[in-house]
Amino acid sequence: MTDIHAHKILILDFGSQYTQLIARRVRDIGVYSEIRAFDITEEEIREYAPNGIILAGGPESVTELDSPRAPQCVFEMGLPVLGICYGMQTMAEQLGGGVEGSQKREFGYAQIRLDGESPLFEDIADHIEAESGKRLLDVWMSHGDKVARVPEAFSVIASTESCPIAAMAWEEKRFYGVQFHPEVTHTLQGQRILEHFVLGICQAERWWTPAQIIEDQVARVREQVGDRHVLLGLSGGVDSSVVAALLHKAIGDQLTCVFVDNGLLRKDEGDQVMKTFASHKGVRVIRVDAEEQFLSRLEDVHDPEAKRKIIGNTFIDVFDAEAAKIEGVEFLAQGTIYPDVIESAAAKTGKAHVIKSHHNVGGLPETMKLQLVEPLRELFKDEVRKLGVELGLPYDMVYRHPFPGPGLGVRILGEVKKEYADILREADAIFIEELHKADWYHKTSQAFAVFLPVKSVGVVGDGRRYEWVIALRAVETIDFMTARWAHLPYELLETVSNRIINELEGVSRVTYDVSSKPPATIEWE
Ligand SMILES: Nc1ncnc2c1ncn2[C@@H]1O[C@H](COP(=O)(O)OP(=O)(O)OP(=O)(O)O)[C@@H](O)[C@H]1O
Ligand SMILES: O=c1[nH]c(=O)c2[nH+]cn([C@@H]3O[C@H](COP(=O)(O)O)[C@@H](O)[C@H]3O)c2[nH]1
Ligand SMILES: NC(=O)CC[C@H](N)C(=O)O
Ligand SMILES: [Mg+2]
Repeated sequence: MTDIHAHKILILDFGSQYTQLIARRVRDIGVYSEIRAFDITEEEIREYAPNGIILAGGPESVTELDSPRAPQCVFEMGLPVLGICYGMQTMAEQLGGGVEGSQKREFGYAQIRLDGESPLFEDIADHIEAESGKRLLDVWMSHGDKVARVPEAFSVIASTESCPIAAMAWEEKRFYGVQFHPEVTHTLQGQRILEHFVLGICQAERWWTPAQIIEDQVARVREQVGDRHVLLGLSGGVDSSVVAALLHKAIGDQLTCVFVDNGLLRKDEGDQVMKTFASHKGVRVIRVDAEEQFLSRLEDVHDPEAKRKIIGNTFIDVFDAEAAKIEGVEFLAQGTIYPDVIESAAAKTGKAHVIKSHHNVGGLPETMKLQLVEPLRELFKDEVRKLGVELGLPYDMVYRHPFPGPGLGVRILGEVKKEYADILREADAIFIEELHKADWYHKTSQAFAVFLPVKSVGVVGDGRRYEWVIALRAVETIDFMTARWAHLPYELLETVSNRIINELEGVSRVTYDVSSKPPATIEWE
């Protein structure tokens, strides 16, 4: 019997925005999967040794001359192959079928009728068609081209009125193609279809669970690090916190964390980080109080990008100075996660899609000549969170909203002053507290207060008040690339507004931000 930890699926990327989603779905099934560019070599595939291959979707058209193809060896290795959308189209084309372009795009909901008894659709049905007794599935489509002729030996296993070849199969070879997208939740039975492919057809076994990932990573880190020492910048964010907990489990007190308090953190954040790690987990954390240093360098600086640069550089200076005080450190740990890896690879090869700019603390490894330890490199954010919970980190820490590296520095418009940061911290804490109370915190993806250095008149207790303005921002989003402002209940906004104005002397007015992204960004700066 082969080691089930070797069981994995290879996903070839043709530039679709859903490729990551396929990898996540496969991992949710409990089987490890990786995304590689479509022009991977045969040698690389053999080295990766997958149980099966998924050809993902893509924006291009196989009817065009230079459009991407799967390496022909994919169809000659005896491995099961599932082509999704573009993947199906290129499979059809490469194996001798035909693909047709069309002016009309089919986008959205469709109902496919299943033909025959393919294991891909075993025991799956959303409805039964009255006249024919055939099984129907609700699926989601997004294509212009379609397979017009299946390659010899293939049969059509699903169809719709507008797309007569909605799925095809060559059962003996275990080759499958689906025109719809099983990876999106709008395809109701999508996860089961992927399960049939991964578990049934590829015969991969489930093993990729949080506990297993931790066990494997602990072993890997121990092997890499031996009895040497590791340094970690701990921000209190999800990624570095999970790295801290994982490394602590792996190498105990060979780990030293440095937490930099830059004076731009949320209320009580520093104390919380120290409490969680120092007492609760027994992790060694050095807290550096650098508020003075950060705020003095930010004096008189108004431009958002200039502020970001100063904060980033100051961070590196402080971190560097602290690191120099710790003897015998040979490794620097980082909370790099899989989307960072995919996106920077995509940025390098120029092959794909949306690229999110990264806000990582650059430059540290080079200047300090440390080797990197990156135990989360293969994980998606939702997997990192599950790991955090499994490692015993508090749920509230693991599922909290993201917080930008420059912190309150980009939530105080224009010049940053301690006075402003102190007011903003209190206002933000009130907002977050009320969101929790009203059970709205986890229904929003990110929520925070913004300090507007504008004075406005108000009347409090018969007296005139001429003070600052606080804006509240709450958004719903999946990927933070686009976002919708959260439709918070008026009563909740009212409570928050009343509390902020009554409890904080420096504020005379509260507004709610009703801009979506795009065109507005999530942060105000
Ligand atoms: N205040 C801080 N003190 C110490 N290290 C920090 C601090 N802020 C950031 N870092 C380090 O820099 C890395 C990148 O920070 P950034 O906030 O941009 O990343 P992130 O992906 O949000 O990670 P995290 O969820 O850990 O915050 C963090 O993972 C952490 O190692
Ligand atoms: O670490 C960070 N450093 C930054 O400079 C930065 N700017 C924005 N963000 C976060 O990125 C997401 C998208 O934000 P925007 O719509 O404002 O670009 C949101 O989650 C923002 O909080 C940052 N994170
Ligand atoms: N989503 C896709 O993979 C689309 C494939 C191809 N570009 C089409 O329009 O048909
Ligand atoms: Mg962070």
